[in-house]
Amino acid sequence: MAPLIVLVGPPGAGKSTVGRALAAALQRPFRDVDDDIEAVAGQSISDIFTGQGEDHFRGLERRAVAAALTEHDGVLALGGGAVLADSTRELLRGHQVAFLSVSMPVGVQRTGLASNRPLLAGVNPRADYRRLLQARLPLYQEVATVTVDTDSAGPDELAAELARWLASAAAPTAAGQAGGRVDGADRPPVDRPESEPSR
Ligand SMILES: Nc1ncnc2c1ncn2[C@@H]1O[C@H](COP(=O)(O)OP(=O)(O)O)[C@@H](O)[C@H]1O
Ligand SMILES: O=C(O)C1=C[C@@H](OP(=O)(O)O)[C@@H](O)[C@H](O)C1
Ligand SMILES: [Mg+2]
Repeated sequence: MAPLIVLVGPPGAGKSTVGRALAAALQRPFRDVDDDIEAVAGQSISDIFTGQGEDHFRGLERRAVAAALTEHDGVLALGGGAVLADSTRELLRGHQVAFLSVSMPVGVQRTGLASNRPLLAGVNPRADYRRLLQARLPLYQEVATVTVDTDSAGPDELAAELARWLASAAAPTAAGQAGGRVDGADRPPVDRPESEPSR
């Protein structure tokens, strides 16, 4: 079993929101690795960070991603920092991975009021967010088979564009009909048999 598509990107890019909308549009199940981690730990993400620290959280996250990649066959949203792990980026090879990109101002605005993102709870969220984007951008790009700019479209519109892109990736003759924000040209979409994970 493997997800239909995995969503990666910074906090506030809309992985959880667009992922849920995409799953509904496709009539497939939705799973969010952050929810899995909270269920396994019996604690909120903030409490894990506060009580046991980020390293402990990242260990839970690596295991939760690895499990979800073999257990789920719908739309899978990862947490924004999941791609920091070499092992996770390796596991993502051969999967259909959408990088939901967002600019610093929009990302800060969308995450501004959230209490469940301890990494952005400091006194200077703009500087923290900029640093996070700079450090992670190459990692998102490394795993992505398609990139979607989320700054100026709503979740339903983005979900519809991704659904069209998935359909065109499955039927290459329809390629190019996904929409202006979707850029899948830089990476082969699905068939990378040499890196197909064992399932
Ligand atoms: N495309 C979008 N346009 C406007 N608001 C959005 C968009 N995507 C997400 N949001 C809002 O931004 C916030 C963060 O979204 P979320 O899905 O939790 O992001 P992520 O899971 O990537 O951290 C939520 O309040 C959500 O409603
Ligand atoms: O970027 C990160 O390191 C994190 C992002 C969060 O998920 P979202 O990207 O869904 O907000 C959550 O996993 C945790 O707070 C750490
Ligand atoms: Mg999320």
